[in-house]
Amino acid sequence: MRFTFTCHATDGHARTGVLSTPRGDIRTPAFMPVGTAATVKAMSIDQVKSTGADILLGNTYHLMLRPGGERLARLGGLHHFMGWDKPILTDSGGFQVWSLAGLRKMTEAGVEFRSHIDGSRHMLTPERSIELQADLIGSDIIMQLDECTTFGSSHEEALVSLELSARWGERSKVAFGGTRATQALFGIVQGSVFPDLRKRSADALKSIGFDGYAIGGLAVGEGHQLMCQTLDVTVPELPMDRPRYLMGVGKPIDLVEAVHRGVDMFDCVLPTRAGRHGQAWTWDGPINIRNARFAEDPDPIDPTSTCPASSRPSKAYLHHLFKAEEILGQTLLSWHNLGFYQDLMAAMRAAIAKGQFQDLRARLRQRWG
Ligand SMILES: CNc1nc2c(CC[C@H]3O[C@@H](OC)[C@H](OC)[C@@H]3O)c3nc(N)[nH]c(=O)c3cc2[nH]1
Repeated sequence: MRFTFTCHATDGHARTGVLSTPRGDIRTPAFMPVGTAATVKAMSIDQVKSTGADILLGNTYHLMLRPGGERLARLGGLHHFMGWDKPILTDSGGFQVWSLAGLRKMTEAGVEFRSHIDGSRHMLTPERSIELQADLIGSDIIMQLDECTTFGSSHEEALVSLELSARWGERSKVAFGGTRATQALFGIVQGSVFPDLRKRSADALKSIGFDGYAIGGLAVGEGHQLMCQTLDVTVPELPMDRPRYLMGVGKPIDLVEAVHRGVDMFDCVLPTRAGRHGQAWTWDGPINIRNARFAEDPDPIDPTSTCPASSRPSKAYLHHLFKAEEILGQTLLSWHNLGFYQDLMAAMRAAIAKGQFQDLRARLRQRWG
């Protein structure tokens, strides 16, 4: 059975539904924990599962360098390797080449770079990225290779960049082989913050035809307002019957505002990265557990939560773990934050289903400011 995306309810532009895949259903709006190098940092796969995540992210750039695509295939692919039997979405690697690799050379063919790990030379083309994701890593949802247009690019630079990504999108689809029974290919819309270029990019990708459409080139320094304004002009250009994935987003308020505008899928390193640094998200906003005011706070972060990391350890204990630089502190706060993000998505799905999303949105905007 192929991928089917079904909307169960809408509330304004917000919608809730299910993306059914051969490896399991993804309830949307969905938050996808980031498992860049075959692990959601500091967490066991059972802890990740316990938060309610339906799908994880992997990253082609990291995995092609270590353990290597061919080695991963010899070991049975990413699902078997990391013990996750639900869906996995992999990013195509272009973004990380620009944010991590050294000595990059960009050509029409693809991007040549040196590994940030050992300086070895690599070439990433649309065709190689598809081979890595679909055949070697074995991911369920595959992203085209694209160029993430840097924020602050001129209109002309953004146009050149989106046209390259569109040509790479065409080549990605050809390499993917049109459509596949058990895997899906998503295109990535660029165009920076220019409404006309966002439409142009969306039109180009729709004419190629993808199983889903990611909105790239955001959460790259443009700020919340400009991200929302860009979503206002981009989401309406995307097909209603296909999932929309906003890459790299975001803070809880970003998720609420993007769901309000019709986005279905999200990924962000924030809940795990901020968790490792002592920041815990709560319904009343973020707290930093290292703050002295928690040194003798006997209460857990959220006694009503189903997540053990939220309902059991006292804030004093978590404070102690961070002060003592104990690894367990990083695990517990990452676990708590992912649980919070999943609870936020579940609350939004339920509110949309009941036609009460605007009430929830108003309450959260008032609390989170
Ligand atoms: C943070 N803001 C942001 N991230 C972004 C990512 C990476 C997300 C990926 O990067 C890794 O985390 C840093 C994760 O890899 C598993 C994630 O999937 C993007 N990826 C592509 N292909 N194209 C984009 O236009 C793009 C834009 C982004 N904006």
